Amino acid sequence: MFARVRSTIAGFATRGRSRSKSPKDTLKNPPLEPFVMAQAGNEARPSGVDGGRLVSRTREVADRSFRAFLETASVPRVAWATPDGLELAGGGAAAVVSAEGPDRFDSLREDAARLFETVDRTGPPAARPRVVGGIAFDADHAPAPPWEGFPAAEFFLPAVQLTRADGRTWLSVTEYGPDATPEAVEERLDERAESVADLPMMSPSGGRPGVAATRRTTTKAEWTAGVERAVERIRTGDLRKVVLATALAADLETEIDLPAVLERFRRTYPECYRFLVQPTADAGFFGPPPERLVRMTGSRVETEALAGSAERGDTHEGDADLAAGLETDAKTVHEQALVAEAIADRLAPLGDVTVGERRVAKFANIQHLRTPITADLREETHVLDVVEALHPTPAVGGLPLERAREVIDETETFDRGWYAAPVGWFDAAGDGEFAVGLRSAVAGGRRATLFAGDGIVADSDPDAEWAELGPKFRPVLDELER
Ligand SMILES: C=C(O[C@@H]1C=C(C(=O)O)C=C[C@H]1O)C(=O)O
Repeated sequence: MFARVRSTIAGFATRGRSRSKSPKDTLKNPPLEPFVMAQAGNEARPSGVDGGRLVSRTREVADRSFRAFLETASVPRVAWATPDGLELAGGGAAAVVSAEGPDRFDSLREDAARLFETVDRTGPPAARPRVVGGIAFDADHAPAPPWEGFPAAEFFLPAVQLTRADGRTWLSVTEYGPDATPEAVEERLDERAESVADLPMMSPSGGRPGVAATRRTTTKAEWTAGVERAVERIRTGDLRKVVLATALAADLETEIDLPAVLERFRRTYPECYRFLVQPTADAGFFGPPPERLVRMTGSRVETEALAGSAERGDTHEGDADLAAGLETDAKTVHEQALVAEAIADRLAPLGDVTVGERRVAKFANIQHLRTPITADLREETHVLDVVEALHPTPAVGGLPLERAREVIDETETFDRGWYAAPVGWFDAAGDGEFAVGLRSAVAGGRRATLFAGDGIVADSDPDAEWAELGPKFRPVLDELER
């Protein structure tokens, strides 16, 4: 069990280290220059919370380009945007909460409780302190290429953050530690406000890096064999559904500019989440996923069963035909119903569940079947409890979960890392919102690895399922290709 080791967020008071080299000094005035390699990795950021005060100061500012802000922010960098208009961009870390192993959720909750024990803040609820990050698909995930720098779970409390909501923009500066004082944080906020005022209001979204070469990690023959084996298992009875995924490695012609990619997603996928989690200068995980895992506000949980895919039509009629096909295709309806049922079952122990009406949800290049599901929780619950109960839903794992995991492990030829896993934020109240990390990639420098998967049920056809992967790579691939 590794959870304890990495998850004890030891705050800034790094015992046994000389003051001048402590992370606090490095972070006291995080530079607003483009991030530099020396800022990357654990050296330049606090690695724990073991007591201290969280002090956060916020002021309203004139709106600024989030791309420009992110370009100048130091790593770790995070960005989070929702279809209903909340946008966050953060640079540097006032604190890092991370965990590994089977107890990673317990460990995160304990550290979160410590981190948020004493909060001294100003500003509107939209700009309240939140930690932003994600969790790997598997609890035993260990960082290896292309996932260097991504532990099994990691969340950052941004040192400097821009928040946009309801047509207003706020700048926040946050410190965590035994020595954090309102005066020092105010002072830093003054400095930051000046640098942010110098940023442009809009910045052109920049060029795409260009793709020199791509490689599928799974050949068509391997895919076909994998799907056939899964279908066989489903027909012989110990498995009902499994989601099999593939990865696409791309060599880029020039270095990828992650803030520019996010800025373009803002225009191309406004109806999706848009996120970036970039622990180090080397690589970031990002994408515009359509799927909500959970939104929790007080005792209310909102989630959804999203599954079954069709492309968008070129004409209104063609599009409607494709949607009608989704709604009447027995295989797709069954596949999506399994997801809705399992989500409702997993929420039932936590509260009173309401399953809404199934509809077709349309996104820029794809449509899915979606059933909204809500729950009113009976007891005080942290959003991480709900994440733990739901992840992985059968939209990205399978049913029964343990069988599906075995099949995924036996079949997939790449490391899912943070793909298809929870990505989002939580706050001092235990509220939060998480998307499922789909339509996503991990990328840095001239390398990108994209991910896409499909739900396999008894009558799945390997060729049709292979074809369904294409549109799921598109959102990111379109931002890489010139
Ligand atoms: C697994 C992915 O998507 C999931 C699988 C779907 C399907 O099987 O049709 C549809 C939506 C998502 O729940 C992905 O985008 O990689």
